[in-house]
Amino acid sequence: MKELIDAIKSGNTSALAAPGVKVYASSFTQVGNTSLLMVRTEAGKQLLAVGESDLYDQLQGEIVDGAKVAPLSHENRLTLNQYLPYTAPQAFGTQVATMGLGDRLGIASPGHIQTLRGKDIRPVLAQQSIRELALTGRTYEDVLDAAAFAVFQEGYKDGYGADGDHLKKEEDIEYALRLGFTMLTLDCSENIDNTIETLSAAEIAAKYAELPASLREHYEKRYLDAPANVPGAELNYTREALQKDVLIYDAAINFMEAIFRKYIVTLDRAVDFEISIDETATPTSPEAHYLVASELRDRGVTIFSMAPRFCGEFQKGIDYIGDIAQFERELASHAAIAVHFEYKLSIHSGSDKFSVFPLIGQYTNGLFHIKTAGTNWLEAVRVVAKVNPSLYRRMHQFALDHFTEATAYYHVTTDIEAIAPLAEVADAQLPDYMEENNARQLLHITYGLLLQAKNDDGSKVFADEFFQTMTEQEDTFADGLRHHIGRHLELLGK
Ligand SMILES: O=C(O)[C@@H](O)[C@H](O)[C@H](O)C(=O)CO
Repeated sequence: MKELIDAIKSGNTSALAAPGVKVYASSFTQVGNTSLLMVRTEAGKQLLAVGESDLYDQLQGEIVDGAKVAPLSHENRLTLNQYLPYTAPQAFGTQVATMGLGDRLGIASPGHIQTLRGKDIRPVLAQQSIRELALTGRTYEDVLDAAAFAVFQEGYKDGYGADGDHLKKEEDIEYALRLGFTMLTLDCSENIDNTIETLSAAEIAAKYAELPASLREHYEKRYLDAPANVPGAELNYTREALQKDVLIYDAAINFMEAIFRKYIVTLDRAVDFEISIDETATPTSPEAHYLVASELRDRGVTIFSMAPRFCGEFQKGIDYIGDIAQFERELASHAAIAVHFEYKLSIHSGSDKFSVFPLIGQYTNGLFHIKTAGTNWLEAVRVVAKVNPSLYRRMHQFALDHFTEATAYYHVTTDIEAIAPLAEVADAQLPDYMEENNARQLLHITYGLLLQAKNDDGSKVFADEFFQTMTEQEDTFADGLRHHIGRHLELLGK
């Protein structure tokens, strides 16, 4: 490290290097009298601070050869945020395309930044759902720390977001907002009454008739007496369809308004408020989307984005499943409704929906929010399959043994029997599993079980070897993300 420190002290910072030290040159910055740099030694990634200042004094670390070497700790991340504002998350609003890049491992953001840098889209790097935190054993502090240090490492100054994703409970909303998350994805799936879809028209009419007359009159006046007029959207409400949608969505709309009034309006900072009605059994018709959007506007609720449950299947980690012609017809209306009510359409799960990305880019005019997460985990699994076949085989077999348990968390239609038996696949062909939908979903939804698996003595079955492999293959992983997420962006027209 001494060579590095001496070079910085002498101002010779054009080619910073030192034996046994990986230097992240893009991180180099000056804060007053202090030069700051991210390096990696055998002890892992660290901040190197040279030259005394308030920042230097505030960083927690040890003095080495007259400089300070500081770990990537939560406290040191907060110090970076204080002195380097670009390392803190921001809200983006509705006038720029954004991409959720969920990183369940805390190591994917550098590759994401390298992929998006310079493009007409901004990254929401710190995006995790409570479900993902529970399955990985991480906290929102961990998620934000990892994203902020990645931004510092890459010297990325165009801004990034932090999304408390698929939040259903007020305590989780308070948790994310308290930490400074700049996007809130409100998951309304538990307030949507899917049972209505199972009722007959007569049962729906009878249930609807039990609603307060004032409520029925409100909806009938707004959606039957005054047909919707949204340029570009095909909207035709029948009495029966309206009755069904009121029964399905009325409670969810009240929930959206309540959370907006209690948590968003009261904030002294901008937060991108996303409404998620995608993780539900009921596909969101354009008419239902319009009803929810119109009610929100009528109640003064302003949103950043809306995630409808599109027709067909947007399953995790694989391409779109369904009638693309119908998807296009409805997408045109969904996109027109979003434009009409001045928010962005949000695409969940946006991972790997290659066959419909061009349509999404076209109908949203390139102004969308697309949310990915599992596909980034699968790119790490692909790296393991390439460089550590033994580890991959053990992970794959463990996933097969625990697949049923994982289906409690994610809706997939995986055909396990269609997956090529491990014994019949040579090491060199193991990465091909990441090209096959059933294997992709097998590894996708078992991520938590794999990362948290413990031996009888409490040691991790896979995690330590997995993260050591990923550390050694840091550049390979970033290359894989640039290729795979780059393909997403290219097809989206970015
Ligand atoms: O796995 C999760 O809980 C999230 O990544 C969720 O799937 C996310 O909202 C998404 O749709 C990413 O594609």
